[in-house]
Amino acid sequence: MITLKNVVKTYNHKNVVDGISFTIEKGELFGFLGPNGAGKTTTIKMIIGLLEPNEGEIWVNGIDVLKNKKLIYKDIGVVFELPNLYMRASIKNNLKIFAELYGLKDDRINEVMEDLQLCDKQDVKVEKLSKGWKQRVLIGRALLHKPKVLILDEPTSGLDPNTASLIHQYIKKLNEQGTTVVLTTHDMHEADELSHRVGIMHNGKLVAIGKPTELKSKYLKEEIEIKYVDNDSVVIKRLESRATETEKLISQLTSQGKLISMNTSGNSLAEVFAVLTGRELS
Ligand SMILES: Nc1ncnc2c1ncn2[C@@H]1O[C@H](COP(=O)(O)OP(=O)(O)OP(=O)(O)O)[C@@H](O)[C@H]1O
Repeated sequence: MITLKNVVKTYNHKNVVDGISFTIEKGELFGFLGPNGAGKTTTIKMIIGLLEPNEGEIWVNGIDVLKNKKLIYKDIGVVFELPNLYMRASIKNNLKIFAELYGLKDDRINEVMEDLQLCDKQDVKVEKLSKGWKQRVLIGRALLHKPKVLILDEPTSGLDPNTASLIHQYIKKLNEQGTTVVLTTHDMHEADELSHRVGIMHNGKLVAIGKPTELKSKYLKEEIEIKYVDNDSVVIKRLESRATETEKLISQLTSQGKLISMNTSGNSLAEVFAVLTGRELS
């Protein structure tokens, strides 16, 4: 559905996207994970033809984006982080302006407003809405023409947990109904929870790509941190989870009443990122 081959984007002699190649399959929910400045937004902008790469090829739905960017717009819906809505117009009118561009009827506007729970405030001016409501209007607008691919740049950044969860559920539902979804995020929980596969970006490079579970089992050793009392002092040890020695020690400490706590690690994408780059994902 989307293929990048050796794509490079250079700003001020620096490759901010540095020769990345990958394919996103039809029907996938793909998460682009990486810290600020990793190159995620630049990559997305090249996929939708907003920026031209210095090198490489990009194909969307069999179309060469560099040669035919206009042809891809009917297939793609995009939601960027910065809201570019008509602030003085109502929710409904914002959707109407776009619906008219695509030659769509009011029925479709109502359908989208219902799906995204926007009906209650449909006549309220966008400038009066919270960030979460604005984000839902943006998603609704991107979906009016029923695109085959929905691309979202940091869809829940800065939103409260309830709105973030509503948007997550909606993204999942949409994907289950057949829409290919690509999202960028620096939130590893979001990437882990939503994505079938993730691509991890760091300094313009794609440092890993795969299913979250595959990446965790490839790069992480499951460890357990135990805290226990030994000769009146507290000891903290990190041990390999499934090792026989570890199990023996835990059962010994438990029977002696010395074990204070146990915490497993080795199961988050943030740890995969740290192993791959030697940095925290912040
Ligand atoms: N127009 C531009 N001119 C110069 N440098 C740019 C430009 N746009 C982006 N960059 C640089 O390219 C790098 C990648 O930026 P990009 O926005 O793609 O990162 P990102 O992973 O999406 O991070 P964020 O979540 O902060 O947007 C950054 O170092 C950024 O400063």
